Amino acid sequence: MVRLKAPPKSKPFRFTSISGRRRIAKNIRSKTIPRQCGSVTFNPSEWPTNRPKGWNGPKTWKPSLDTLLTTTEGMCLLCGDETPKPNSCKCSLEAFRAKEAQWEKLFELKEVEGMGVGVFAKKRIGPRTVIGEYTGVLNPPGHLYDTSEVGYHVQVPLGPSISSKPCGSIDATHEGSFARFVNHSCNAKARFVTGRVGRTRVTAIMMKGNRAVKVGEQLTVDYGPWYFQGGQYCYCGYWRCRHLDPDARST
Ligand SMILES: C[S@@+](CC[C@H](N)C(=O)[O-])C[C@H]1O[C@@H](n2cnc3c(N)ncnc32)[C@H](O)[C@@H]1O
Repeated sequence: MVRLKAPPKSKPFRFTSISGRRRIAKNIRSKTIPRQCGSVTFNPSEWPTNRPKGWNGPKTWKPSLDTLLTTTEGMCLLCGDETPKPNSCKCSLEAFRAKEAQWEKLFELKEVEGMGVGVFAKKRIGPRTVIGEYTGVLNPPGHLYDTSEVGYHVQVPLGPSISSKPCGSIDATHEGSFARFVNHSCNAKARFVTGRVGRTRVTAIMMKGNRAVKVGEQLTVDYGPWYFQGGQYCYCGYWRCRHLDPDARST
């Protein structure tokens, strides 16, 4: 018979305190202190001088957040507009981000045994709720990440088409929003989405259509099949966990 360890325990965590920041540094093992950032940032000097293969944006290649992330495709994460040519959607990114800046009304950060810091609901979060934008530094296609660091990067399509190659990646290792603390579960209730707000592409975490998170419950996403391939194990506690630590079960 297979018996699983008790699900990980959690204790309150204060994001803003100095000691809390030290604890984050310890948890992510990269010895860096993540900075809170409310938008995607960008260092043009890190980008290739030639257009990336498959680029479908402006002919004159001059990387800027505007040319890389302008799109009219996908669902608006503020008003829910999903029409293919959403000329009518006038939603503003500033309004979306101002709403998000209030995240602490709905969520809190707590330490979870074996996972570092996690995001917990203070109020019930219903199906299809947009949890928060995934922010950090936008890196070019093919950017090599240090595999000894914990993975905080999420792929994002570049150019006007949402299904286009190439993809860049948003890296939240050193700076990011609270969404960077959302842990993985093999039975996650939320997922990563690529949408837009007005005409700007936004990568975010959103509740799945039929699932809700109860007060006090941890919010999780599925990191995908490859995340735990590098020798890390998953401590989500789900009975059908796909990346179980062999030591976490006894016979
Ligand atoms: C995007 S970060 C999530 C926030 C992280 N817990 C922290 O404290 O900064 C991903 C890292 O969190 C930890 N993690 C997330 N989900 C986990 C899980 N189900 N089991 C074990 N570790 C997990 C791993 O160290 C992973 O590399």
